Amino acid sequence: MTARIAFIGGGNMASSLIGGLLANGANPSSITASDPNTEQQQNLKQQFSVNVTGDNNQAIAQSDVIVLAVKPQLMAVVCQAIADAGNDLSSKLFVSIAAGVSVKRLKSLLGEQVAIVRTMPNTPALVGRGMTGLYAPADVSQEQNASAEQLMQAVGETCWVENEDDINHIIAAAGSAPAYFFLFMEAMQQQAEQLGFSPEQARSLVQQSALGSAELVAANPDLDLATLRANVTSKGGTTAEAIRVFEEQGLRKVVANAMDAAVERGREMESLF
Ligand SMILES: NC(=O)C1=CN([C@@H]2O[C@H](COP(=O)(O)OP(=O)(O)OC[C@H]3O[C@@H](n4cnc5c(N)ncnc54)[C@H](OP(=O)(O)O)[C@@H]3O)[C@@H](O)[C@H]2O)C=CC1
Ligand SMILES: O=C(O)[C@@H]1CCC=N1
Repeated sequence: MTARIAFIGGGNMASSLIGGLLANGANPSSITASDPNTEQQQNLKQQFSVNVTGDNNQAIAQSDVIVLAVKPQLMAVVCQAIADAGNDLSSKLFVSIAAGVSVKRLKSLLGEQVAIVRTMPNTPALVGRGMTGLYAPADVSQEQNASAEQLMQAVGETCWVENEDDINHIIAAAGSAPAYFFLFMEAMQQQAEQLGFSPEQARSLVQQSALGSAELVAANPDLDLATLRANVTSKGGTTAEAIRVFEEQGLRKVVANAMDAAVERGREMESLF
């Protein structure tokens, strides 16, 4: 039997996962999204034809796998209300996608016996190109681990980590990463417009270059990234000049500092939420 999945919180990341699951052949009737915002419920219903509700406990009662997809700062109040409802959670698998909320914290809210896999997906899940890190404490069964992995593999690739703190490293390298690429593309689009292209032309130039580059990387697993870069960089040519500016102005250090800041914020959130 296919698992029935509830999303507690139907925002950006839940929508990306739902869209990816449906594109991968999931039946919309097996998915319930719970969100207090009726407009958001209507959007989800219209876009995906999944079941929608504003009642988290109803969504949980009719599902086997519960994806906790609210903002980290709301997780405590949402989980406490789930626990207080007194429903039997022993047969459910909880999959948290929240940054900055530890398994220990979730168990203290939901109950020590509740099975929880902590994950960190990213929004390209919507187009089946997600990257998800997963961490499971020792009390989660192999079967439950496999269910969580199957859920995330339906929308992209997965990477298990053995230590929970490594989820913060996954955030830096994958969960937050789409935003880094979008920022870089945004900056390129802006400059392409300065060079005289229309916004549409500028977007198309940048978009196709990014897409083509990512596909080249994926198609050449044996070539390291430095070699792919060298293949573009003719000696004494234009790329060499652009790369010189990136290197001289400290791009690598900026990237390292930004990723470290994401890790630190993930850890800090764990002490706050
Ligand atoms: N966005 C991303 O790229 C990623 C996000 N995540 C994690 O996913 C989680 C959600 O993030 P994101 O989707 O961006 O956030 P969103 O704000 O887009 O989604 C959260 C949704 O939860 C709804 N909500 C608020 N209160 C409740 C409640 N009591 N019960 C059920 N739903 C509620 C919100 O409604 P309303 O807006 O009306 O408050 C909103 O629609 C976070 O924990 C984040 O760390 C993980 C990986 C990547
Ligand atoms: O910005 C955040 O906190 C979440 C987690 C990773 C991506 N978005």
